[in-house]
Amino acid sequence: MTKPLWIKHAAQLVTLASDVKGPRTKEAMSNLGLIEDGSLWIEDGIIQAVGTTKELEKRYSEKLHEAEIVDAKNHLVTPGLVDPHTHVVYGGSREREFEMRLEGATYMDIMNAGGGIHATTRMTREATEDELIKQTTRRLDSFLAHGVTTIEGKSGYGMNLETELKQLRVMKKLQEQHVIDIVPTFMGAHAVPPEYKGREDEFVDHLIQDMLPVVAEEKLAEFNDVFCEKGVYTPEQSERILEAGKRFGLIPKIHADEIEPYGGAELAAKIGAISAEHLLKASEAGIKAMAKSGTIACLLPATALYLREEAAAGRKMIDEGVAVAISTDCNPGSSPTTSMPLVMNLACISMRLTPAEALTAATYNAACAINRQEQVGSLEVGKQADIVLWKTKNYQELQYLFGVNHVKSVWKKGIKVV
Ligand SMILES: N=CN[C@@H](CCC(=O)O)C(=O)O
Ligand SMILES: [Zn+2]
Repeated sequence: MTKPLWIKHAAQLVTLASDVKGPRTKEAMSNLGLIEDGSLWIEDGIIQAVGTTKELEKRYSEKLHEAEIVDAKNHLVTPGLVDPHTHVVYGGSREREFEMRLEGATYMDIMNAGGGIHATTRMTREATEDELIKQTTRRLDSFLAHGVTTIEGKSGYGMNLETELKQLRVMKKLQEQHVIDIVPTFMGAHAVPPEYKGREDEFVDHLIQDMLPVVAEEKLAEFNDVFCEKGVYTPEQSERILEAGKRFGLIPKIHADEIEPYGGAELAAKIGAISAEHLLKASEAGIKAMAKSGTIACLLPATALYLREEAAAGRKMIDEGVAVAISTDCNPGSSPTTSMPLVMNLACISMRLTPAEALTAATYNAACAINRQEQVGSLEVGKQADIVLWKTKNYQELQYLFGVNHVKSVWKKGIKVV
C-alpha cells in the first residue's frame, strides 16, 4: 500500500470539472472549474477528493499524518496534458529538409521528390524494433518533462504490413515499459508508398483487404487515420479506407485540408470522424458541418509555424461551435517538437484562443479526441491522478510567459515521475 498523496494550497487548481459531458464547445471551453487554495487527495493512483485545502483538511483529518504532502503554495496545478495527435514512432531524422524548406522548397515538393514522409518510411522500414523503442523512449521522456501524461501515436511510416505492424507493436511495448499512456492509431494511408505510385486505388484495396484485418485481429489500434490531401488520397479514397476501418471497429480520424482546401472537413463530418486534423484550409461549409456533427477539430499550430503557414482558424471554429483540441503533431518533418506548453502558447498567439480555451484544448478536449475523457483530461473524483504542478501562479501566466517549460513536477497515476 502506497501512502495517500495530499496536494494542498494550490494558488489555482484547474479541475476542468463540469456537468457538460463530451467535448466542450463555445463558452464551456472557458470553464476551467477553478478552485483557489485548491487541494487533491489521491489514493492508489486515483483521485479521491477535490476541493479547497480547508475542506480536504477537515474531511481527511484522521488520515493526514499518513499522507505524503505536497505544498503547492503560489503554484498552478492542472490535469496532465494530453497530446491527441503524434507520429512519435519513427526512424532517423530530417534536418536537411528543414534547411531545404528555408531555401524555398515546399513540404509537398520534398515529398513528391521522394523525401518527406517517404524518407522517414525508408528509415523506419530499416530500423529494428529495439532501435525504434530507444529513439521513441527519448521523445516520451521529453513529453513527460513538458507535462504530457497521455499521447496518441500513429503508425504510417511503414505503409507495408510488416512495418506498420512493427510501429504498432513498438507502441504496445512502450505502453508497458513507459509511464506515458499511448493510444494507438493505424495510419497505413499516410502517403502513397512508392511501389504503388500511380496505382493508388490498388493500394487502397490492399490496405482494406490485407492490412486492416490484421491490425484489428491483433487489437493493435483504436483509430484509423488517412492523409486526405491533393496528391495523396482523394476524399473518395479516404472515405473507403475510413468506412472499411469502421467495419473493423476502428474509429475514423482524418488529416484534412492541411495544404489545400479539399473537402476533408466536410468528409470528417459526413462519416462521423471523432476528429479532423490540421484544417489550415478548411472551408466555411466544412467548419459548419463539423460543428453540427460534433467532430473535434484537432489543431496543430506548431506545424503551421514550422511550415511558415498561416495557422488554422481556431478562433472562428470555436465561435462557430466546433470543439477544439490542440496537439504537437510530433513528427520528424513538419513539427519535431514534444512541447505541448509551446503549442498552448501558439494556440493563443496564432489562433487567438484565450488562455483558458487553450488549456481546455490541451486537456479535456484532447482526451475526448482519443476517447479517454473518462480516465484523464480533468481532475475529478474517480479519475487517474495525472497531475502537473507548474512554476507559475496562475493559468494566464502559463500562457503569457511563452516558450518556457514551466513544469515543476508531474504525477502519473499518483506516482511522481518528474
Ligand atoms: N501531413 C501529414 N503527416 C504529418 C507529417 C509527417 C511527416 O512529414 O513526416 C503531419 O500530420 O504533419
Ligand atoms: Zn499528423
